Amino acid sequence: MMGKQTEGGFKLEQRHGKARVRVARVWRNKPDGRHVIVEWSVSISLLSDCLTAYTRGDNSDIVATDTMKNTVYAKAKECVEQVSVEDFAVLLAKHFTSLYQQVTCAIVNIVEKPWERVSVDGETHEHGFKLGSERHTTEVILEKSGALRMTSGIEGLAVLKTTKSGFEGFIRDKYTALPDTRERILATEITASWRYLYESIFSIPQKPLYFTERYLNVKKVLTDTFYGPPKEGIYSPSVQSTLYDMAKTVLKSFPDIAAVQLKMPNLHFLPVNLSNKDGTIVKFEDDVYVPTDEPHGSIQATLSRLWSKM
Ligand SMILES: O=c1[nH]c(=O)c2[nH]c(=O)[nH]c2[nH]1
Repeated sequence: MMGKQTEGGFKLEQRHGKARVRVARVWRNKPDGRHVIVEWSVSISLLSDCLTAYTRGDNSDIVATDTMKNTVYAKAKECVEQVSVEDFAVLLAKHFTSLYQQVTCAIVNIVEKPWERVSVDGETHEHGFKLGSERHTTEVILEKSGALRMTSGIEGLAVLKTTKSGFEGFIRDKYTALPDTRERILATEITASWRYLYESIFSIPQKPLYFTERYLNVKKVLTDTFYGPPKEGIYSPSVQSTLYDMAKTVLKSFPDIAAVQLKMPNLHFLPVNLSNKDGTIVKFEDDVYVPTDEPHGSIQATLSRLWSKM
């Protein structure tokens, strides 16, 4: 998305902003004495009427990217109560689109670092945290009119199952070497993003931490569907089929999600078979694998409700 302006027979598309502003916010005001910390990497892009900055070196319509950075810290300070990463992105976008006459649209992307509360001897710690793995992301695009596009997501969610996965019946030609199988390891690193139905700043749920809870629930639906029930699991005939089940379950479970995109690289675990001229050294019996991440299958799809646009 770019701001468009024309001059002298040319069309200029431009945006400017500050990328990767890192900020951490601690809340120490919880009644149970427990501290909360979030660590965010915030990227801001503004679409604004500042054509003369490009054409004449006149910066009088420019919001300095340094000011954008400072605004992140100032707004974090103003959040006296804990906020979700989505609410923080909305609050920043609102600030930029309402304060500056020149700014027509704000795009805010945030990645949250997964600091997780630790447990010591089975008891959750009041102020001790360790770094987890998958990251919560959000993108908020807010126009001056209040028109909104809000997306949340997960990055780096690595999952694996040791059985109940196969791949067979695919096209065979003279270059095909892969045998059909009903027994393999299925491993992937999920990148997910889902777009919320809220299309105006005025229709966002006001319940505190609503989007944090949604994030946790979507993550649970994705992983539960990938694994299947704890004892019997669920058979996966392909990454494509499992991806579709995961996306469909998200849309069926959460009415305020309009569309979901999943990227699921197929991180192959290759059977080990070794032999020399005297015979077999290692014969694969669903036990020893070479884990790989290059090359990997690359499978992605977006599933939307029919009446939605993503
Ligand atoms: O689940 C899979 N989908 C594919 O499209 C594919 N292609 C392949 O070689 N192995 C697999 N596995």
